[in-house]
Amino acid sequence: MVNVVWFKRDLRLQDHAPLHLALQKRQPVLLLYIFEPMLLNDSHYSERHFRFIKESLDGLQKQLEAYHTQILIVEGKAEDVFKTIHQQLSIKSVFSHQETGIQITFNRDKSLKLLFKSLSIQWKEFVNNGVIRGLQNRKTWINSWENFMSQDLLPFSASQGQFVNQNQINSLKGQFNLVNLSTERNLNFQKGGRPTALRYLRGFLQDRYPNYQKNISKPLLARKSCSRLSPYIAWGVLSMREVIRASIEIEDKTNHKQALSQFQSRLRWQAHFIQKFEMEYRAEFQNFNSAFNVLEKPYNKALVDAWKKGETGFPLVDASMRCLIQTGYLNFRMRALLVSFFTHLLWQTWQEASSHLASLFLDFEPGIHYPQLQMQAGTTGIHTLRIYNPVKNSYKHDPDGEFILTYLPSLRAIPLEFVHEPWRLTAMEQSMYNFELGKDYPRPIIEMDTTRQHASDSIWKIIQSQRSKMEGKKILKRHTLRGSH
Ligand SMILES: Cc1cc2nc3c(=O)[nH]c(=O)nc-3n(C[C@H](O)[C@H](O)[C@H](O)COP(=O)(O)OP(=O)(O)OC[C@H]3O[C@@H](n4cnc5c(N)ncnc54)[C@H](O)[C@@H]3O)c2cc1C
Repeated sequence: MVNVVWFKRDLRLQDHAPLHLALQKRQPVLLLYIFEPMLLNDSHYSERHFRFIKESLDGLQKQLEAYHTQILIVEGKAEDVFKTIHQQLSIKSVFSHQETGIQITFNRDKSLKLLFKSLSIQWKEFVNNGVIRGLQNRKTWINSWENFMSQDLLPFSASQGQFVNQNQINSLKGQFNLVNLSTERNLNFQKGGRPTALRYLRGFLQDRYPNYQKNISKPLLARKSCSRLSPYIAWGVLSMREVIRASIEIEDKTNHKQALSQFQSRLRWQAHFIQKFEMEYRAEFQNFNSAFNVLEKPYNKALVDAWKKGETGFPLVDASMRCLIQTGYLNFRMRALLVSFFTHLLWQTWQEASSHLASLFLDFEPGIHYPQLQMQAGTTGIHTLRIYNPVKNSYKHDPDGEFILTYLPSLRAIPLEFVHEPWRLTAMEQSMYNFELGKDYPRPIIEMDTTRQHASDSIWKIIQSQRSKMEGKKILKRHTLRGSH
């Protein structure tokens, strides 16, 4: 009989409760990762995610060489994979982290639960980054989160004999579609794997964090001044506890307390948002606040396509989208701007934006993505409504146009004074700069002032409605933390 440790969004050996506990049992341990076709083909995911996962798994395989074992990495439906392993080796228990995922992973977990029950396999699921399953409200949540984060990191220590032996792994391999981990390195994207994750963590806490707060909203400078830890946290290459611990270690020595404390508050937001989604998983499809269901937003393919390609005619919006397409990363403010532009100024639904953005964010984390998407779209009814002005944000956060010109090189032909609003160029100026609006760069696809006013009027009407207030109260009751309101 064997125990299986099933890796999902927890691609590390250190501070890994399922692995740590499995190694304390008598049964040999089989390490498993499954590339599930339902996720390979899901619109939230794209090649960039699978490349990152493969890079991370490849690093784990190298770490495991010293223990003469390896992770069995297969492609297949999870139920079929477990059935086959059970037939071959007889599984006693499966150890894994709880997953706050999308509907299809939730459904997969329900089917697996039934399967494991029918095969008398125990499924031991562990709390992931302090997110608690089955909570009805958040009154005691912050205490449990703090308690979880203050516990010691779980070391990885094993001996060769604790793992299923290589012959058994080899014979299992014959039963599956194996996955080749070789990938073509794309230097535009952050690389998966523990050594790179630790480099980002050390680099941030040794050099980069002092300008965190100052540059967090600036699209170009944030790329250096923010931690850039998000993909490593989202895919579990680092545990949140490790990151928090590392940040606490420099608290006494730092001369930049404010910047460090701002960063630490973002670390707390991670589980805060995921917990919200864990309790409201319907938020993948439905408005948090049902009062907003009456909003009518007719689908407009031309507008949606222009936004997806970064061809709206608003330079900061287009540069943000193209940057995301090219690099998989965007700072918080520009993510919020993209969503606000789409849902308010283009007057399209957040549902229409969700999987496009998810497939582009290398750090896609359903539990942050959906609550943030809805917060920026204004469909929670409990947060301040922010309809970002793409032009004002452009002057404020990219005054020298460096970010815009990096991702929209065609605008390099015109003087800086027009880069934020190229539609202000007269026909004569266009010909003087050998630049044609509509050909070298799109004309604005909407009239901003009109659509802004329309969005603001329509949303405020709902915010002030009795139904929105009642729904808002219910949401607050379930999600307000002790000590906040
Ligand atoms: C529409 C939208 C979608 C988003 N989708 C994701 C997503 O899928 N995955 C994701 O990790 N972040 C998401 N964010 C939050 C945020 O933009 C990113 O976490 C951040 O920009 C990542 O960069 P960083 O690692 O340098 O962050 P830092 O500012 O250095 O923060 C460190 C860590 O704290 C957490 N964090 C930071 N900001 C937030 C936040 N606002 N909410 C929750 N946790 C936060 C992340 O784990 C991040 O890695 C989204 C924001 C918006 C507006």
